[in-house]
Amino acid sequence: MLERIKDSFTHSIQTKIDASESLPESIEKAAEMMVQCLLGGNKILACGNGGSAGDAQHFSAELLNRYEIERPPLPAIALSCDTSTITAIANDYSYDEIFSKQIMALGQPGDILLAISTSGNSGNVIKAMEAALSRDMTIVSLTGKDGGAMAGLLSVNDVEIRVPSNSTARIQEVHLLAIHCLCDNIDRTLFPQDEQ
Ligand SMILES: O=C(CO)[C@@H](O)[C@H](O)[C@H](O)[C@H](O)COP(=O)(O)O
Ligand SMILES: [Zn+2]
Repeated sequence: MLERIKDSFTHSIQTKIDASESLPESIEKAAEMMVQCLLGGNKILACGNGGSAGDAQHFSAELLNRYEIERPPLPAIALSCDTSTITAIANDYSYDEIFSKQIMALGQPGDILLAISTSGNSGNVIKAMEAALSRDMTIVSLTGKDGGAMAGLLSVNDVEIRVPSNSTARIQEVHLLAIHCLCDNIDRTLFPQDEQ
């Protein structure tokens, strides 16, 4: 078991090294999009399943509360939080619509959808992207593997952050780092500090 634990650390570190080569430009572009969105008075909606639902909530908590510096709250909503709404939609319609129906109600033109899926193939995240596009929102996707069906829904207005790995766990570990990089870039751009 000790060897398995050490292997997990080694694979996680190597995935982060690989991602440090391929992801910084897309993370920077996504952060710039988010800054423009927030400056325009818009908001960021985030969604995902399982561990990625946790990531969506982690992101919205950093914006709504704070990341590393003192600054005013910023508008973000994780769509995985309202169990009454989610169970009603899943029960009356389908699980695939739990995010898209919320987006049709809450999404405004100029808002951003942060769509998180390691496979890029979760039906409810795909429907969320379709709903966001129909509301004239833009999309930042956090994916992995081959990008899945989500990759095919993105246009030049959107940003794909695809982790170069086939392991769900390793991809999620890089997603959290990418989320922290997004928060850092947003904060440092909107609220420049004396010592950076
Ligand atoms: O956290 C984990 C695995 O590490 C799981 O909860 C995982 O997020 C779930 O199986 C998700 O349903 C996977 O969905 P996705 O990443 O393919 O969209
Ligand atoms: Zn997990």
